[in-house]
Amino acid sequence: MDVDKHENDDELTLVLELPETDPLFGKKVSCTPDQLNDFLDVLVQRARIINFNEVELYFGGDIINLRDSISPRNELEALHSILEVIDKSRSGEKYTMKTIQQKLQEEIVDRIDKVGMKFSEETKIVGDVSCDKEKGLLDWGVDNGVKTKLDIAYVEGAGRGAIAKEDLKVGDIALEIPVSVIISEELLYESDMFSIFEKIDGISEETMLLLWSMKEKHNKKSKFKLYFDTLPERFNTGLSFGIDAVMSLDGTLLLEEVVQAKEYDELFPTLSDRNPDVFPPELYTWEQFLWACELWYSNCMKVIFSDGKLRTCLIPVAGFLNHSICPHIIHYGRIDATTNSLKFPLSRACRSGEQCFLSYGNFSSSHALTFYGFLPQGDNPYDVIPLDIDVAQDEDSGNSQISVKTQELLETDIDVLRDLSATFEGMMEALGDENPEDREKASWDVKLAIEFRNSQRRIISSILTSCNAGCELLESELRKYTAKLLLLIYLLLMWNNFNVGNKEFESFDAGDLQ
Ligand SMILES: C[S@@+](CC[C@H](N)C(=O)[O-])C[C@H]1O[C@@H](n2cnc3c(N)ncnc32)[C@H](O)[C@@H]1O
Repeated sequence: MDVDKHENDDELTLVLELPETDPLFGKKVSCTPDQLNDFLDVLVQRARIINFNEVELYFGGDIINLRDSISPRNELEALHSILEVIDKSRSGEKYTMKTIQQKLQEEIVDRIDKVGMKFSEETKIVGDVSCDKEKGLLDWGVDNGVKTKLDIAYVEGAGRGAIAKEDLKVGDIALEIPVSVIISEELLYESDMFSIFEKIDGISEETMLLLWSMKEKHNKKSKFKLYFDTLPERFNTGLSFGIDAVMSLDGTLLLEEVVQAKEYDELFPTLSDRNPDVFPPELYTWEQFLWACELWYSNCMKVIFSDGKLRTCLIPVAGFLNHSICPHIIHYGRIDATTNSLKFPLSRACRSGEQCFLSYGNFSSSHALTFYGFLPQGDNPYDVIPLDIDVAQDEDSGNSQISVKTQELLETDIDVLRDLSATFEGMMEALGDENPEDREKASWDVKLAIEFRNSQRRIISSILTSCNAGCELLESELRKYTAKLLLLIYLLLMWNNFNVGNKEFESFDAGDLQ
């Protein structure tokens, strides 16, 4: 697509690249700045749909006439996909299009900024905690080829975070990590464990890396010593929830997720028993195994390498980036073959001193709590409450559905909403009431569990409000419909009486009225 601006007027020209066979081939389509904005609105509408993920597609409602953004991630992705097309589009010599192309780009960047302003999270930097180890790692990284526009600081409620050292704009590379400092399966081949792993049937790359990291953490000569030194002693994810916290989850669906994730592998004690030199029993304890599980769950990133293989990695320095539902960095999962490095480009601007957030993925709050140990701030668009609904099969389904009457449809919808209400009321009851005193005295894990229960209460209460509003709406429709029907019956009776005089009224089927 090329864009052209006419001299001395406000008219813009969009030049679409068409096949020669197209009837519009070679013709120009003109529009004013307002029209260009409207055109952009239409593009964004379409781009939102293209960038839907499964959950958004499922719950997106009337996607064809989607007027508003459905989630910050989707909106950012939509705007970026258009920006990418404009950036890639041919800068025609034939048309003086640069200004207009620039106008479009500016408008999109402006819209991206607005998404950021609407959803961004405020970060409070905790000034009195030393970041010496983290700075040491950063210096080590820079010595080994890391390029960073981010600093590390402690931030309120999230441990360490990455802070922009300067104003960063869309497209800037906030961080670049050479492959040589990425922890991935390559390291396994150099390790004395590999010959043992090779003999284990079906052992996954992730399990090998997990077992490797349990020992490497204590290796004083490790190339990654500074990295391991910056890792927390405890990760505090749902996997290390104590019994009280697990009990506090009773009545939530998270309970199942945590309990399932706690069913650990039985592999490492056997390995230690058989090869104590390679897997020293004092390092291969349940506690250390849990630590390594939490490390990999909460810090790993999936990266596509230049050979096309997707590998699970730990990435020093990048591991300080926290998650947000309105992230600055969305696309970072592929090694740039020309530089042999992993780049973290900005999808939205980040001002100097602001925390730079990453997207870990489109997780529900229960997933974030179980595997990362935190609840995303704000309304999480990926919170899904799965329901098992037994749908009674209509024996007479098929053709008869076509003749289902409006009244019956309304009644069925009301029944469905009432059933849903009853299900969610049951869930609400199971969650019980919050006791603020419990929260004050609680340990970190019980506090998180209470916070999760509260978030579930908020979601379920909003669903119940919607169900009730829907029921009221349908009931009012039903009343209106019944009233209309009665009026029609009355008019027909009158009409019949009028026509047949004193002759008795012959019964008629009210269904004929539909
Ligand atoms: C990859 S690390 C990020 C760096 C981490 N803050 C640290 O100090 O090591 C992932 C962990 O950071 C924390 N985290 C990430 N995003 C967060 C957020 N939005 N709110 C609170 N904690 C967050 C969680 O503890 C999560 O397990």
